[in-house]
Formats: sequence, structure tokens, C-alpha cells
Amino acid sequence: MLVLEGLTCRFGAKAAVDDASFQVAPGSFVGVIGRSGAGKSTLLRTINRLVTPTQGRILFDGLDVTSLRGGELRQWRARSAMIFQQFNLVGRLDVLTNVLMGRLATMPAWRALSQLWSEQDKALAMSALEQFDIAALAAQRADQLSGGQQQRVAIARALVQQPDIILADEPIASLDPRNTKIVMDALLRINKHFGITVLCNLHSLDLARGYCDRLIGMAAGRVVFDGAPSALTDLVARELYDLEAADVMGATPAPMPQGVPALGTAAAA
Ligand SMILES: Nc1ncnc2c1ncn2[C@@H]1O[C@H](COP(=O)(O)OP(=O)(O)OP(=O)(O)O)[C@@H](O)[C@H]1O
Repeated sequence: MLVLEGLTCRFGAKAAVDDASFQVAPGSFVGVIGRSGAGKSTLLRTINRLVTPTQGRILFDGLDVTSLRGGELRQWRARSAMIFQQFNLVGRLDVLTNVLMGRLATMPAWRALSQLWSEQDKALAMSALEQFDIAALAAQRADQLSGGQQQRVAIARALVQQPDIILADEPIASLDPRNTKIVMDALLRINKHFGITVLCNLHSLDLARGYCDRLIGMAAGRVVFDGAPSALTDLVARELYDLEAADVMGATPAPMPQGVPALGTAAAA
């Protein structure tokens, strides 16, 4: 269980996240929504401790994440895998090595430095690639892949971290509708088949409604909505998004999941 208690993150006088308190049950798929600048990215980055909170606490299964330092903090970052809008792969390295990077936190420093991957880790990485139908790309340089393929590699890397929670920060923001569906389906599969909790920032409200069990709405750093997608009426959504409402609500049809996608069924884009 992830618990946030009065979490606040200030940049100078501005509170990017302002007194956020909520709990996320294991195995849920939670969408964080809100207009640009609402504080969604900062919230996820603070949970992962890429950003240091100014006030409040983050607890995970009773562990006080806010006070972690050094090796313990590195372990937490491995347990809370981040997925970024821009994929964050090492472009000059091949796909398999990029996925194996997800195993670094489990290795002794000398092996991590020389990147001596065990056969077991290689098998795990290949299996993750197979699950997203990109095993055939294992030997290719990451920067030769399409955006959708790169994001699937990033998701495979997150999966081999064997995380408790995945924090996905606008994972489909730079993708076309077809790849948006492939990547959202991959996250849904991880959530439903492996039971890994997903906390996912999404700009598109329609997408959030289609994929998430629960939505947390942010405005000016504060949590202003927390409930089931069905409870988010158009009126509340319009208040949440203000002038951006037309852009995020049904302007272009958002892809919807057709049930929970089986493993290894993503189209080989
Ligand atoms: N490192 C930083 N230094 C100063 N201000 C920051 C920093 N990071 C974020 N902010 C500010 O905090 C606020 C929240 O930003 P954040 O990126 O978390 O919002 P967001 O909802 O994720 O927006 P977007 O969807 O545009 O990414 C914004 O006003 C932003 O300018």
C-alpha cells in the first residue's frame, strides 16, 4: 500500500504539489489527471524520490520512503520503476542491454560497472521483450526504433526491475493513436497479469477513463478529485481542465482497451 500524507513539494514560493494525501491499494491502476502544470509529474517524481519533498511523508508497506538515503534509496527507486514520456533509453546501446539496465540495482557494484549480466538476467530480459512482441529487436540499437517500440522497451526494462509499483509519467504523450493503444495495453497487461500497481499521469481524460480503475485529479498542486472514473462528471472535468477541456475530452477518439490484453499479443509495430 502506497500512502501519501500531506505531501508538499515547493520550488521557491510555488507549491508544485500542495498537501497531497491519498492511499493507493496494491494492484490498482490509478490515473493522475489535470491540466498542464497541475503538478502531476512532480507528484510522481517525488514518490520515486527524484525530487525531494518539502513536507509530508511517503510510506510504502510501512516503509518511510521520505527518509531513505544511499543504498536504501536506490532500492526504493528500483521498487518504484519510472516510465518517462521520452523513454529515457540509451540510444547507442542495443535493446537487450537497455532492458538489462533494469537489473542494475540487484547486482554488486563491480558487476554493474563491467555489465557482466548473468544468464538468468538475460533470460528474464528476453522474456520481458517477448511479452511485448519485440524480442526480434533485441540486438538493434535503441535509437533505431520507433517511438512505440522504444516505449515498449522502457516498459520491459521497468518490468525486469520486478517493481512493486510503476510510475508512468505521460507515457504516451509523444505517440500516435496506434502506439498509444499498444503502450497503454502493455501497462494494463502488467497491471492485471503481474498485479503490479500502476500510477499513470495522463493528459487525455478519455484515455484515463478507459484504462484506469480510479482517477486522481490535480489542480494547482492540490488533489481536487479522487474517485472512480464514472464519478468524474463532465462538469467536474470541465472545472479541472478549464480552457483545455475541449482538448482532453473527446476531441479525437481515444483508444479503449478491449478487455485485458493477453501477454505477447501487441502488434509488432
Ligand atoms: N524543477 C522545477 N523548478 C521549478 N519549477 C518547477 C520545476 N518542476 C516543475 N515546476 C513547476 O511546478 C508546476 C507543476 O509542474 P509539473 O511538471 O509537475 O506539472 P504537470 O501537471 O506534470 O504538467 P505537464 O503536464 O505540463 O507536464 C509547474 O508550475 C512547473 O512550472
